[in-house]
Amino acid sequence: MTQDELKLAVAQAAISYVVEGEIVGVGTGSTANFFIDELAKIKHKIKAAVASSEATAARLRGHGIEVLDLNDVTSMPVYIDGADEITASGAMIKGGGAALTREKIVASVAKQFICIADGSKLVEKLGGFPLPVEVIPMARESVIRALNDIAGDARLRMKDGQALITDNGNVIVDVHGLQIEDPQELERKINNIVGVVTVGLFAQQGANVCLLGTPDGVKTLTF
Ligand SMILES: O=C[C@H](O)[C@H](O)[C@H](O)COP(=O)(O)O
Repeated sequence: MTQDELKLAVAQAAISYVVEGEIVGVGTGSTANFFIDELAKIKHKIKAAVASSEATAARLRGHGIEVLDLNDVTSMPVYIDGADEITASGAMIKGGGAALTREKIVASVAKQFICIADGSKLVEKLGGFPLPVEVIPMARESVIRALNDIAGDARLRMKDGQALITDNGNVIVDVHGLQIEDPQELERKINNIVGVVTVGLFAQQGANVCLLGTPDGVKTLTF
């Protein structure tokens, strides 16, 4: 099975977690895109969606799904999104697509985080994937120095020869070469650096369920 087939399989499996007549939180990335396309097939059954990025909002609207401002939402049973890495206890690295801040915000309002990922994302220890950190632009260099002190090898994310700018107008610093022993502790430490908006560690609030795509079928991990 190709990676795309595994992503499609978990996206299809995630549809059973969508609650009829309710609002669904929708993540960002290639796996989330498969989910959006599946959600479109049952769009008459949901009230609306909340998007974790401009790209996701555009894809949802392209399918004729109403996208609500999070400020107008008081209840959201599920948030469904991919991950760059996930552990057997549900801690994740996210933000490979630079959407980590809105993802964490939308996820924090939802009752349940349903992670959809192909089997390659399951790791013993987080950190093989560079850890994204969203940073206020004027604090870029001071945050890079602080991250180098805490963890090491922090690099500004570039796109087309320029610093990548997020949907929130900030930059992303990726911390390379980590082997994260205590994800919750590192999340707290990085959150405490002045100028950091969000760290892409989802450990204090990890996933509740992970639908993992494997050649033997979709495995459901619950945390
Ligand atoms: O910012 C992007 C998100 O955290 C994505 O959910 C994550 O990067 C996984 O993306 P993909 O499904 O494309 O591997």
